[in-house]
Amino acid sequence: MGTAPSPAENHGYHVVVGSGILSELPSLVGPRARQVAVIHPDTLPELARPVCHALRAAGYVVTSLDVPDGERAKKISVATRLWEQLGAADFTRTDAIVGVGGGATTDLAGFVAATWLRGVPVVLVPTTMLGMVDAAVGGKTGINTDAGKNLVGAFHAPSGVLCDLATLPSLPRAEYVSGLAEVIKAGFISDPRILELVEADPHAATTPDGRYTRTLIERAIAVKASVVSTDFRESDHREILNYGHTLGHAIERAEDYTFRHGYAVAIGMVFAAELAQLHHGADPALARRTREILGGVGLPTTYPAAAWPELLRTMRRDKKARGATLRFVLLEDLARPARCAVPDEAMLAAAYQRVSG
Ligand SMILES: NC(=O)c1ccc[n+]([C@@H]2O[C@H](COP(=O)([O-])OP(=O)(O)OC[C@H]3O[C@@H](n4cnc5c(N)ncnc54)[C@H](O)[C@@H]3O)[C@@H](O)[C@H]2O)c1
Ligand SMILES: O=C(O)C(=O)C[C@@H](O)[C@H](O)[C@H](O)COP(=O)(O)O
Ligand SMILES: [Zn+2]
Repeated sequence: MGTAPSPAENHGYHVVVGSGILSELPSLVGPRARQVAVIHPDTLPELARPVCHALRAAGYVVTSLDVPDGERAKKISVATRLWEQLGAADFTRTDAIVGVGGGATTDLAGFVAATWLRGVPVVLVPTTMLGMVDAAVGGKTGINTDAGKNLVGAFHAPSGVLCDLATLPSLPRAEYVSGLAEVIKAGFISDPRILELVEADPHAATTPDGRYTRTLIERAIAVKASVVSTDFRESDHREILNYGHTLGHAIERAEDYTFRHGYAVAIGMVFAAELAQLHHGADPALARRTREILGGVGLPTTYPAAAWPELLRTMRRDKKARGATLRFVLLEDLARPARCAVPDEAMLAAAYQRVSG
């Protein structure tokens, strides 16, 4: 793995990828800020400390704000507490938030940045595979509600994203693999070379010191950046990034947000591949390849049959639904995503049967 940072333009901000690159952080925060609030999970002080140190050394007044780990942070009660802390610190529009952690933490930090004073700058420092390749890039921020995943949020682009690959070795393997689901998603919707690199050595793909780790991360970021730069607010084309998420989010809600996002998206991609066959006769090889590549890196591909009625009810609140009609991202072929209305409940149930079977 190389050590030099490689900046890539994305919607007017830099996404810097490299190893041991924390010294780049102050330049992403910029000279306007006097105060910086570093939002991080209470379980990861060893990742937050060097971030705070680098910012203090650059002259910022730093407040370290810890939040519950993972998905438990994506709650209105946590956002409320952070708003109170920013108020107590007289945090102004020129001050900046830095979010350090996985996608759950960066989604929350981004949401608080989007809403405090109607928007303050935010720089994201993702420390999971999933955060680097997806969550920290693109400006979708949000929290969960009892009704569903990410149902409250805002579009708010970060001022910069710093992906320090040196943070990845401490990530538990299951979390690393969860991030691979979004990498593989990018492969199916846009960049089949990603699929070939994973298939070339599935085991190597599951470790941060794998031969193609950096390439996979950079290619997945490139897919995301390219889509987001044409449709930041998800008016149309951006929906393709939701491949596998319609069922995936419903599974996360059914599991009370204790099921890894990437695992749920993996099952959702199998469902989408089966639905594509039933809906417009997509090649069955697509579903086969989906199961094989996901299974090959250790991602789940099935979910219990009994869950269907509740999953269907939850999917009706998906952001892509329009009135009573569910809409899905389905592949016409590899790297040819289409956005499809599927009003036929029997077809949806038949596709799910193949997932639960
Ligand atoms: N905004 C977006 O565009 C977008 C895109 C994809 C996913 N997401 C969201 O991202 C979230 C999932 O993100 P995630 O998979 O990163 O999960 P996560 O944030 O819950 O992190 C997973 C676990 O890894 C731990 N962790 C993080 N970095 C670590 C490190 N370097 N070493 C050891 N442990 C570490 C965390 O503390 C946590 O326990 C979901 O809420 C999902 O909805 C958002
Ligand atoms: O950036 C996007 O757009 C995505 O859909 C990326 C997804 O991987 C991500 O999980 C996102 O948070 C889902 O957004 P939502 O709008 O369906 O809540
Ligand atoms: Zn996702």
